[in-house]
Amino acid sequence: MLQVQSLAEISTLIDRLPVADEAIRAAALARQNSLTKPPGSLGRLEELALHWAAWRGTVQPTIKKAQALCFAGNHGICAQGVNPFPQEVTFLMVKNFEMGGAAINQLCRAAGADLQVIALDLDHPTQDFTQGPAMTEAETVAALNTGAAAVDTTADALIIGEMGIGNSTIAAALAAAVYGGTAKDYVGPGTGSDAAGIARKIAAIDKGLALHGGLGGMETLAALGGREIAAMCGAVLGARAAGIPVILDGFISTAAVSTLFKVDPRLLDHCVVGHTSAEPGHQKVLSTMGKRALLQMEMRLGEGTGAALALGIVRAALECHNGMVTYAEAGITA
Ligand SMILES: O=C(O)c1ccc[n+]([C@@H]2O[C@H](COP(=O)([O-])O)[C@@H](O)[C@H]2O)c1
Ligand SMILES: Cc1cc2nc[nH]c2cc1C
Repeated sequence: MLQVQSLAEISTLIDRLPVADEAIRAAALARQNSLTKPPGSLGRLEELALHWAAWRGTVQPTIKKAQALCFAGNHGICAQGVNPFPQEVTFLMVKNFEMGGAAINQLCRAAGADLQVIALDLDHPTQDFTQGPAMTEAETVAALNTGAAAVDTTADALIIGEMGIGNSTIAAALAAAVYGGTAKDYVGPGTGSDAAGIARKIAAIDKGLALHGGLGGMETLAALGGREIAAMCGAVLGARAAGIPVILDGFISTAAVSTLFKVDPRLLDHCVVGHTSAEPGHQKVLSTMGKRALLQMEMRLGEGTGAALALGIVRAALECHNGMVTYAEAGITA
């Protein structure tokens, strides 16, 4: 199980983590090209089959077990009036997840994923990043390790998502800090902020960037925060250590792992993006990262919902990859 002692250690991880098996990818491509279809005609389904093959280290991978992790955290930045819903909603939604009543519960059942919900110290929100760093290094490392430890190393796919009132402000701040630009480039309505709310978000983010600009990826993560944000980074690293491909969800999860991208873009090579969120900053972040989401369903919920929906596409890709017959088997001369 991957665990780290310090934030500095993250920048040395890339040399110790597994990489995709390119020989297996080539063999999986050869299989795709032998199946009863014009080569390439299954488009991105073929790409997905190759991605799972290369990361699972087997030419014909299957998803026997898919894990979904939904991390929850509370944020000091809510003191700046950036959130239309009150912070207790984070706690109440965690109870809802546990009772099976939320969207993510239904979408995980539909997609065949086992959901675990991990609440991180909800009674102690992080510090308001306009006043100082959101988290200490020790708090950040603890949240990263909680995320990494939550990964089921026997799973064949991992979905990550989150719940945290106020975290659309955190995500926009992280995106601006990592990719450059101003708050306006990444801010959006989140759960439904009106124009005045969005103006408060922009003011808070600009203040945070002035206070915590120019930091490395992991220092940015600590300064702008979010325990659930750090836990998602830890889960992505934990999955990588176990050779498990990850499906990221929407704006919040992509912005979270952008701090890893800043440390080294290769840390996200095993990740695909489930959907493009309706939150406007998401497309901008994805273009900058050079990643293209699988779905565009105008969703902006979080929780892992877009990733759970995309798991169905990955399963479909592997059904074709494994279940189709070859030209030779069908007696067709191409
Ligand atoms: O991930 C997304 O694409 C996304 C876009 C908008 C909102 N959310 C969710 O909404 C919450 C944050 O919104 P807010 O307005 O409280 O900052 C948090 O619980 C997220 O899961 C998530
Ligand atoms: C009800 C509700 C559900 C959510 N799920 C993820 N973020 C959310 C925010 C709210 C407000």
